[in-house]
Amino acid sequence: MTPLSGKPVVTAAKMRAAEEAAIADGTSVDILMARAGTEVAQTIRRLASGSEVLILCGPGNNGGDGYVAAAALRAWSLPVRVAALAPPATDAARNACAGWSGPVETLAETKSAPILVDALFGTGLSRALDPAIVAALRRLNARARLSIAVDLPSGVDTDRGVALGDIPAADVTLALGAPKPAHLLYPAAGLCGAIRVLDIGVPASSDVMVLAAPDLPMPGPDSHKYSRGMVAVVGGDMPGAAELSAIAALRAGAGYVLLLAEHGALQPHAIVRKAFTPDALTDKRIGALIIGPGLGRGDEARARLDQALASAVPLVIDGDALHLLDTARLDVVRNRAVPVIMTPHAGEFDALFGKGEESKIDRARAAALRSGATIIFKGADTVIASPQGAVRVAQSANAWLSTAGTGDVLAGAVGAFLSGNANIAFDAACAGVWAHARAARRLRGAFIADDLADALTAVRSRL
Ligand SMILES: NC(=O)C1=CN([C@@H]2O[C@H](COP(=O)(O)OP(=O)(O)OC[C@H]3O[C@@H](n4cnc5c(N)ncnc54)[C@H](OP(=O)(O)O)[C@@H]3O)[C@@H](O)[C@H]2O)[C@@H](O)CC1
Ligand SMILES: [K+]
Repeated sequence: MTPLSGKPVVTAAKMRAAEEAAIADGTSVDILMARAGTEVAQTIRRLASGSEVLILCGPGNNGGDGYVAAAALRAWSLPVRVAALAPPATDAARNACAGWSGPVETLAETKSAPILVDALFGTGLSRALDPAIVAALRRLNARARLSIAVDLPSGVDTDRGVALGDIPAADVTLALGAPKPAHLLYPAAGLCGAIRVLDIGVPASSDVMVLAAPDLPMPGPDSHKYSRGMVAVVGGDMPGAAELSAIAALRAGAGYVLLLAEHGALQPHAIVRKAFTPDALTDKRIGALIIGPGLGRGDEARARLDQALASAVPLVIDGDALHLLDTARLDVVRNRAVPVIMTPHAGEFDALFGKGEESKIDRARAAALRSGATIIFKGADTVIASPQGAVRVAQSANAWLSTAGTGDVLAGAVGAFLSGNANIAFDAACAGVWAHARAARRLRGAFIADDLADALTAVRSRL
């Protein structure tokens, strides 16, 4: 039972393919189900501490896992009951059901228990749940002290991360073999509770992974301010936002931060301030240019964006600059010789790339391909996609991040990592998102964006 960080994120089809490969290698589906059900039972045993367990079994192999777990708990002399929605419909589930020697109640009539285990549907869910099933789940879930979902809470769409029905949230979800998109993408992720991955001996791989701690070089005795990375931030109508990015870039480890703005505060003194001129962008020492936070959306802002796009500097495009990116400018982004990282939230993403029914992972990947830029599609489930098809999904960090200025801080952190090594824009984007989330986790209560920027210093020391 392991946490998600660094794990491959596997779609239903990929998981099925991995299962089939394991079967082709000689491990039968019954053996896989025996492993999955036994792992599930061991976890239930730990969590239930002797309380009565009710396992709800569906017709497919998710239900099969439920029967195996029930038989194991019974063999350990623990109190367990089984209620089924329908008879098992696969050979493996039938065999598993045959291994359960107790009575099988009906879902509609079963009584609640302190520990509820949902093994109704997993990756095979193909349509919305019947309202009667939802009602039964809600009734039993409300009366349970702890509800545990096997693989996925029944009713969530594995790949898109949406709920097909008004299903209740689990307290714990035991992801079998690998996390699936629904374990990370909202709203489904919000219905999973705490997620643990159970190893069932089915190796799964994917170019989509859960974001893990980055491995970044620390400054050494021969480091100097430019070797650590020089970040320039283009200011505009709202000086505070660009300042936040500049402070965040410094605190994330940039050696030199230049704020190209006409107005603003005098603190901190570590930020070098100059008025914006197109010439300033020709400084070859600049490793990353951040444009967008507080830029404004008028003619001057548009001109600054065009100058930034025309420059030879790696770019982080955020906030207002994303609003100014029309189709022609997106083409300029795609044709740039040096990298671009874009940081849209959902509204900015829809405006730039259009709305879509596909998963956030697929949409981010398509946007990266379209723009040739690394895309940081922000949210509680931030998705980072490279134009080459690599994707990382960040786990939700802290709901208090939903406050003004936290996006400016992210842009600053990403800029700092990009300035250190622009050859690896995707890694810089991942490092920035990771550090930003880590800083947010360190903070308590209604923190403000300034606190978040300051917290990056401590995060950086531990990278
Ligand atoms: N991957 C691995 O290595 C391993 C995976 N394992 C486990 O297998 C699980 C996947 O099993 P699975 O493919 O049998 O699908 P599952 O989720 O049980 O449901 C399919 C059944 O539900 C039905 N059905 C669907 N939607 C419905 C609805 N809304 N309302 C009503 N019915 C609905 C559907 O019927 P149909 O759509 O054909 O009408 C079919 O009968 C996976 O999550 C994991 O737990 C382990 O056992 C072993 C190793
Ligand atoms: K389930």
